Amino acid sequence: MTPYDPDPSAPGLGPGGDRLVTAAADGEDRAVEAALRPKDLAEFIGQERVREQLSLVLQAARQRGATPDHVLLSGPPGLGKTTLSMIIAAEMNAPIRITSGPAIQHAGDLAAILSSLTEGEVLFLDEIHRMSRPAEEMLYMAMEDFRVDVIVGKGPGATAIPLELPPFTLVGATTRAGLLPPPLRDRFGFTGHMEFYAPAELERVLHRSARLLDLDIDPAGAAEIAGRSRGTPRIANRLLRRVRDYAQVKHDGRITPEIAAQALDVYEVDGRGLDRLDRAVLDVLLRLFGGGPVGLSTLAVAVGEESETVEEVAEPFLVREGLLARTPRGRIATAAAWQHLGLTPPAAPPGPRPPLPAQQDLFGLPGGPPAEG
Ligand SMILES: Nc1ncnc2c1ncn2[C@@H]1O[C@H](COP(=O)(O)OP(=O)(O)OP(=O)(O)O)[C@@H](O)[C@H]1O
Repeated sequence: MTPYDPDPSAPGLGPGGDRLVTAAADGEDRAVEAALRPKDLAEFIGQERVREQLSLVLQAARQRGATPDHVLLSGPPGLGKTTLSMIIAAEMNAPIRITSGPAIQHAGDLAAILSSLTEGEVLFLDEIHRMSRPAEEMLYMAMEDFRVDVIVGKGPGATAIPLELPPFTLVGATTRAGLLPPPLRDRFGFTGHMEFYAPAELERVLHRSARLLDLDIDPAGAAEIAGRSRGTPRIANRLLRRVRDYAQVKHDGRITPEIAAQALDVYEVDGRGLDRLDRAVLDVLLRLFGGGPVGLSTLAVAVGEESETVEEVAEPFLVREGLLARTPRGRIATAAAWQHLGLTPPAAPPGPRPPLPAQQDLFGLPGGPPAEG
């Protein structure tokens, strides 16, 4: 048996989407989020720098009676990019159209959206880095000249019919600003980089959400949930809902720090926001491999998961928390990882450190391990 026995029915577990601590939105999130979104910049918590810069951009546009410059919002999921795009529209008293890069596979899809925009409308394009190339090229001209060329017909007989567009504001959101081609990036007049939230900011998010959901929460109860929310309002709001269920079923509904901790222990989200998969990766790395270095695929096999799941789902947060390091020789646990799991690192042997085993020794393959991320 592997030390980590994946059980998809366990609460809070499941590679990727159905984890309680994933920053991606699930169906329940979407249903509740509409009610929890701040409606204007003053209500939007944290992200001081982006808020101040954006406020200037919007205020100046209002004073000029013009449409604001195109805005690019970059940062990890669940930090409030969609919320901010709606706030931009609300602050400009303009309608908003919401779509996403993967939904625009053909230039024609984009032409249809662009040609139906009204003057001043905000077009929110989530995951803009995932748009198809032809659509992206059409967007360049639309952003710069408020014009698109609609191609009619095929082959040598095809003609481009220019179509004037009303001025609009594109708000692009991306988790991977580095993947945007420079010509696209350069066409945004303002780029806001969203950062993870500090615990005190998440506490404010939680108090606000508790008020809107009519929940009774202690300041220390909010602090307990904030500490486990991985710097992400979406996760904070989701954990709040699970703690609410527990407080309601097992107690009188009031959220104290003890009740929050008990509830999140049931859902296997620990004091630092690690869930079962995160802890399994660390546990295997420490107990089985003495803290590493160990190759990604060996680690993944020992955990009983796909390499991609370990690399893309568990590792980013472990690296961010300073619990795991990715090195050319493999994954290494840090001193903080030993401490977090309450384990003692093996004592270093006296004298110079013996050379670490070559990667292929760990795999028994002459070619060595698959490429490390
Ligand atoms: N600054 C904030 N203050 C209060 N609530 C916030 C804030 N930022 C985000 N939230 C809440 O977090 C949830 C997720 O926010 P949002 O959908 O805007 O994130 P996102 O960055 O667009 O995520 P994705 O990239 O997955 O689309 C919403 O319910 C929103 O109300």
